Amino acid sequence: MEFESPITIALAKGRILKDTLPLLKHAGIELRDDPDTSRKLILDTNIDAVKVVLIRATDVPTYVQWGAADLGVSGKDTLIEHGGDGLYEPLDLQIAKCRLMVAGHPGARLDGQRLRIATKYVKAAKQHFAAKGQQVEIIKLYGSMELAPLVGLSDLIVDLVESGNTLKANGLVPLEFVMDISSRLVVNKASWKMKHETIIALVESLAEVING
Ligand SMILES: Nc1ncnc2c1ncn2[C@@H]1O[C@H](COP(=O)(O)OP(=O)(O)OP(=O)(O)O)[C@@H](O)[C@H]1O
Ligand SMILES: O=P(O)(O)OC[C@H]1O[C@H](OP(=O)(O)OP(=O)(O)O)[C@H](O)[C@@H]1O
Repeated sequence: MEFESPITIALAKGRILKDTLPLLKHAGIELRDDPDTSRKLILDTNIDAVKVVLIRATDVPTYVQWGAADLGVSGKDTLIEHGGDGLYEPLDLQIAKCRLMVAGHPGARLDGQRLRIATKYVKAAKQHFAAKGQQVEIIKLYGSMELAPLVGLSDLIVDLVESGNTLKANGLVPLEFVMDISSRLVVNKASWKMKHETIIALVESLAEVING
């Protein structure tokens, strides 16, 4: 495909980068640097007009919102917490799939008074319990949520579950489904207008590989 406008794509190291690279390859974009060995944060690709910036997963919507990157790939969980201001979300890339779940000790109560929930996903957790009419106290954490019920910090957690191995290793179980999660292509609203041809061509090419 032709790249009429220069574009910057924001990706997070780890599963998003690993799962996004084959999709970009289909669109004719390949990294020149090896992200596993390079310490560079701005990576060149085989197309001079296309750069990739490597940032924390939770920072991807912020870079794209402010136009520091034209587009990016972000988990739906992260997008909900960010709020989605200044972003379009044109494509479900169907990668990094998992579920947001309420989890805790086997048989833990899911209702009643003074229910304490530890989570990194404050907005999603609030929405979930509000929809059930359940009052909760949310404790914001930035990782290792599984520890919270083990040390009495919370009754329950709201966390991502894929294989269930992390919960199991800590004697916890999934108790209630919150939502399915996958990663989305996000596009800066101004870039969407200013670089429309290039971005639409990229979206179409990615949609082609996802839909087979
Ligand atoms: N076990 C998992 N299986 C599948 N997808 C997952 C899993 N854990 C997280 N994800 C998805 O992948 C995205 C990126 O996860 P990653 O672990 O790279 O970053 P993070 O630790 O959530 O964010 P940050 O590093 O910014 O705190 C998440 O936002 C989520 O959508
Ligand atoms: O059900 P499982 O297959 O065990 O996956 C779930 C785990 O994966 C994620 O953590 P991750 O491995 O990304 O670690 P991090 O978020 O702390 O980087 C998530 O926060 C869970 O802890």
